[in-house]
Amino acid sequence: VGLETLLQNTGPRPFRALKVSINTLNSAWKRTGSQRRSFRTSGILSRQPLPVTKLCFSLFLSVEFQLSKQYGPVFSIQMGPQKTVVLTGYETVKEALVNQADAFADRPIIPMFQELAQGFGESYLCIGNPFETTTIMNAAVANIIVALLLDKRFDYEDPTYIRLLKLVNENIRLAVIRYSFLSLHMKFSHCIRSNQFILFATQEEKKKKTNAYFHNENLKAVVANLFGAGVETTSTTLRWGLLLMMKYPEIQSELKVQEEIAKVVGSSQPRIEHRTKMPYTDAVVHEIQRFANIVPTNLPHATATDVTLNGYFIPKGTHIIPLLSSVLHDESQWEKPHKFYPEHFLNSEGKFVKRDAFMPFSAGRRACLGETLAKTELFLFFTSLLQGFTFQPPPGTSQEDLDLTPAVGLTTSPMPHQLCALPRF
Ligand code: HEM
Repeated sequence: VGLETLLQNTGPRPFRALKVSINTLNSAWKRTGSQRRSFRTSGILSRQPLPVTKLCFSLFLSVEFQLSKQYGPVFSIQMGPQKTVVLTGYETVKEALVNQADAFADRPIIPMFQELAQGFGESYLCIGNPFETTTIMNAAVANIIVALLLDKRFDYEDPTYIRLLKLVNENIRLAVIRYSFLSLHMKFSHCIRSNQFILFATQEEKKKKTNAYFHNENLKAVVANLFGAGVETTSTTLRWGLLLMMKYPEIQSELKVQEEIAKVVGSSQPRIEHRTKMPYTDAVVHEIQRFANIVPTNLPHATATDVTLNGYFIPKGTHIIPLLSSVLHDESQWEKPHKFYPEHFLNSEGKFVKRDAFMPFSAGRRACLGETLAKTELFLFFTSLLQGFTFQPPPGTSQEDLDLTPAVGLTTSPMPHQLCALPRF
């Protein structure tokens, strides 16, 4: 069975793969009894660490609130042999990432992430139905990174480009399902031409400076990181946006987002300066990010020093998961945490309001490097798309049929779906 089939299938397959991972991890859990005991009795955290089965379900099937209700906002878990501390809720995550930013700023060494940063996995190439948005959205968003790095754009039909995009997308989705599928075949080098940054880096490489920052290995890692971090995240958010507009046509409609676009932008090209004059659209884009919650577990952190959080002593080097889903759906922060409700970001006069618990990019020293770029892209793409088209479910599918359950992965994308784009003019 191709990986494509595995990933595109909306049925129980991802869960079967997850179960395999859980079984593997549970075996590791059983094997590490001695370490578990030492962690439990070390007095680091008074609560008993949860076994890995609960971890998988709590992290990926969003029941972490139940765990935090039972164990409090700071609890420890065993990830195979690794002891890990999970932080939940806006107050606790802010206390760690913002108020004690330096102490929680390290990244743990995780072999999977190290390998992912070095190259891309093999995959199957197949261009899907034109109404399935993954490929086209990835192509559009990735061209922004391509323009930044290479000072050029790829044609959407270019086979090299399509292959690169599929590999980036697939690797991210596979990361938590089954790492062992991955192998390192694809190298960036052959599609890199030159621009200032790459030219400078390659010149430095030629000088063979010892301890130089700009050398080929680092260059490849930077390029890989920008693609890995900057494409799938933004395009998945946009795909959620179009799905939500189909689900809630009254929000998309000519009385709401499209009306504001018509009023402020008209038929001209949307620009970022329009955003401050478009509070409703701005609120909708923010709410799409909050609701879509696309990096629910955040990236892993590690403590850079010994630190005390909420009265718990956490030693240097402990793996930390500051759970973003628990912040974006924190019941003490949001009026309707589990509903799509753009009014979260509007005051009674219809003006846009920032919300402290809006943390899709995380916070503190390790917060997303691409936040400003991503926000700009999201606004411009979303506005341009709704300016030109109205999005509707395919004939035979009703609004009620549209499934907002997220698919399993390191980032939470919508379940595969199709859409109709009706030109507005
Ligand atoms: C909707 C779009 C995006 C979302 C939701 C998002 C979210 C995140 C999150 C949650 C993290 C982890 C922060 C932490 O560990 O505390 C992160 C890290 C990162 N993001 Fe983004 N991101 C997005 C787009 C981008 C873009 C467009 C780029 C670059 C072009 C980018 C580059 C990075 C990099 C390089 C890191 C690692 C930062 C570090 O380790 O210090 N991201 N992002």
